[in-house]
Amino acid sequence: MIEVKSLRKVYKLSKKQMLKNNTVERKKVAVDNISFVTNKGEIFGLLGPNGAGKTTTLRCISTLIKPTQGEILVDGLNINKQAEEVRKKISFLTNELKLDTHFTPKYTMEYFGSFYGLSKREIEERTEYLFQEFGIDNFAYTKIEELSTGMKQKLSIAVSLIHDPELVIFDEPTNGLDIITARAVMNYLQKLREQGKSVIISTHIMSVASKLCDRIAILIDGKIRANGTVQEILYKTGADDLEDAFFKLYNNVSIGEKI
Ligand SMILES: Nc1ncnc2c1ncn2[C@@H]1O[C@H](COP(=O)(O)OP(=O)(O)OP(=O)(O)O)[C@@H](O)[C@H]1O
Repeated sequence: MIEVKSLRKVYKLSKKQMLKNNTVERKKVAVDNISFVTNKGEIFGLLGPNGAGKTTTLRCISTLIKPTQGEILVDGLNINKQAEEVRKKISFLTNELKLDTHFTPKYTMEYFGSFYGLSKREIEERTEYLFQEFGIDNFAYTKIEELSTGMKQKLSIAVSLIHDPELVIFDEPTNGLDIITARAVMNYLQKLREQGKSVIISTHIMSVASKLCDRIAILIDGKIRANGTVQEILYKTGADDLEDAFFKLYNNVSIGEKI
């Protein structure tokens, strides 16, 4: 279970960033006082446009960056005070993990497995399971540089899952994936849910959110504008579908209203 309580993240902007963002403000509020809870056995989605604060939220939960304010608990563990223990429970997945292309998939799994303190036998079992799951078994001893892009992406995901984490956090799970790889990844996330794991994803794609997620928080401009099942969000916004709901919320934000 993850509890995010009144999370706020403010970045200090460098002069270069101020120029790039075309602003005279020295600070950027990326996430503004958001709260939500995710449960075991469910896929929770953060849905929002570019710059909404999705990655920042996921990186705070994953202990990669520190919140400016607020509290995050992972199975009751505080991400600031018990970061090491939290890290053992979670995996922050990205299909853009940079792998050493001179190594083979098999060696890469051994390397990362030992990094997590797994025994040889545990590494062997997890590797066999994940390679089968993602169709990597026939390429176990092929140098990574010779693998297709889709295969490399699937290997990145398998590597991130070597320690069988309780909680899987996936930033934009289908980004940059071909349709077959994207389906394999979505199917695997559903399997994790069936195994009772907590899964949090971020996405800007409505169909991914509505097909995959049990509950969704719509994040716009650093704030949660709606939170619930798709049905609950449709009811609350009076929309016909998720895209319609999103634009109603988005337009309300633009004209300074809140639902
Ligand atoms: N390290 C940083 N320094 C300064 N500003 C940042 C930093 N990281 C993100 N931001 C800004 O914070 C806001 C939220 O960014 P974030 O990456 O969390 O959004 P996002 O919803 O994940 O969008 P995207 O899909 O574009 O990554 C954006 O305005 C972004 O420019």
